[in-house]
Amino acid sequence: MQGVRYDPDDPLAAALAPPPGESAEERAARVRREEEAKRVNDEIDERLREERAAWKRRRSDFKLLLLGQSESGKSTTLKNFQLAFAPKAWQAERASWRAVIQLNLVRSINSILDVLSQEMASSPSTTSPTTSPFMRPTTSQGTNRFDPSTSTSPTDGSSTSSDPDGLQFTNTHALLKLRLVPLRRVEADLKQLIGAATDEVAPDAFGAPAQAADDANGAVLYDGSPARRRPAEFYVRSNQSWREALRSTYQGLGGAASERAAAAHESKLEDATEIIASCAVDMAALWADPVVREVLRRRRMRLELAPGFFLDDIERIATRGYEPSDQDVVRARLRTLGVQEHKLVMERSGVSALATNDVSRDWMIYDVGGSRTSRAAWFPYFDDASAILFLAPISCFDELLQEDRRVNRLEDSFLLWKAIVQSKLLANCILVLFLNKFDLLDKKIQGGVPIRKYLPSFGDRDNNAKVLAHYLHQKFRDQHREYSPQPRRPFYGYVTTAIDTKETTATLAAVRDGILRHNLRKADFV
Ligand SMILES: Nc1nc2c(ncn2[C@@H]2O[C@H](COP(=O)(O)OP(=O)(O)OP(=O)(O)O)[C@@H](O)[C@H]2O)c(=O)[nH]1
Ligand SMILES: [Mg+2]
Repeated sequence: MQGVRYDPDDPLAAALAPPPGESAEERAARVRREEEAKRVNDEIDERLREERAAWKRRRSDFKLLLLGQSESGKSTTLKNFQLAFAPKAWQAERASWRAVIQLNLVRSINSILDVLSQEMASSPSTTSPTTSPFMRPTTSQGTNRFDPSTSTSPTDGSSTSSDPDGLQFTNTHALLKLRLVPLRRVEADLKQLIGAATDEVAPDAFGAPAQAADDANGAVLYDGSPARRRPAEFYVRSNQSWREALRSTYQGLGGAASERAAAAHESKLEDATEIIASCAVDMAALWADPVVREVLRRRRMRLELAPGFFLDDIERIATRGYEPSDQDVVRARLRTLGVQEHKLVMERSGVSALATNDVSRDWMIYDVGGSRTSRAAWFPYFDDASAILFLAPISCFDELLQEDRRVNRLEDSFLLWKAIVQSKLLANCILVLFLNKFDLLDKKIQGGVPIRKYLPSFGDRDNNAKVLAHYLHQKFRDQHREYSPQPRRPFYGYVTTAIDTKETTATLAAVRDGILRHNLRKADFV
């Protein structure tokens, strides 16, 4: 601003002052940047104002908030709601998940290639021409299946058995790396296609993990050391737009105005599908390769426990005519950013006999981003919520938060739950708790992870997933009893596996009926 005097002793003024000795062009560029930043800011403010106004307008609707830490299964539960109660709408949406599933798969492969390259670069090359048996086309079923019992051995007994510490890379690995290079572009294209209708947000926006820390047993997907840190995830900002964009491409619903854009989209999607299909055999070979498995084991990259894991399904997914199944869609991973509003219009088969009016038939469901930095965005939605479905992933009792490597994930869930049950704003909300990811918990404990080591209060109880689930259920329920401002508030707790759609449908029907029954009782009192 011209004419404004800056007091050099005032630190705020000094921070805001233009850089000394700024040229006319530099000044013009700075002003342009500032104007652009202001425009973006105003847009965000406007969007927040609109979101809040929409929330207020919906005062009379039934509003369900899905809460819980990141990767707890909120979006997966939302998909289950759609699948259970709005199956036609779900069918229409299913195809649009294909690109997300392809992206999940390609990202897993590219992250394997990254670590493979690093290892190969730092290892004295052993270019034995012996080709791996896994280079044969993997057309027969099951050749790329992961058998944990074989993954700990560097090879399947051939060249490296005499050298247990060394990794024997061969021409096969170099060749695989080379042949899979096109997947880099596919990843970029798919990201752009999925993100095209929205904004891609740099992972840094969520704050890099604060400190390296060791999870002690490697049960965490990747440990905390910078070299092994989990690759950044792909985020798209909010709402349906990406799905709408992809769906109209798949279904040719682009309309005249966007026909050309839709055609360009379609051809990019087809290119991506084509390249993925042509890389199927090499992807399967990479995933089945014993040396690669050993690299992953040493780096504690347990991809099979990570969200969006499709490496065991390459044969089925990496094809030209691939269409996602319901299972695929609930297993797909796309991180939520901000608060997403979904109107669930229960279709005939999904309507409960207890639903007496439109309000009980149409639910507004709010799916939120669960990472720590996203949580401030939850609060404006609290004052008018009808019910909260809180997800606590119990399989992560031995893991650390991605966004703060000093905090145990189960402890984070406990603290979050406590804050929610204590909240006066939520005193009249029905609380539903899902102790989720039971399947992963069972797998982990069967693999020998000692519960007591991470949860000393578990004591001498059996090292068993069911016992732990029961124990945690009691702990969460006790917190509700102890801290709830409304002692008689209903509380429903379930142990769930949200990727098991059949079981989850039954649970959600019970949840819905419990909520409706409670609402009917409340109406009787009035
Ligand atoms: N094995 C297993 N995977 C699950 C379960 N529930 C969810 N997942 C997977 O875990 C991943 C994360 O689930 P999301 O529903 O995206 O998690 P979220 O709570 O929405 O996470 P944010 O959007 O980051 O807040 C997805 O790939 C799901 O398929 C479960 O019970 N078992
Ligand atoms: Mg989500």
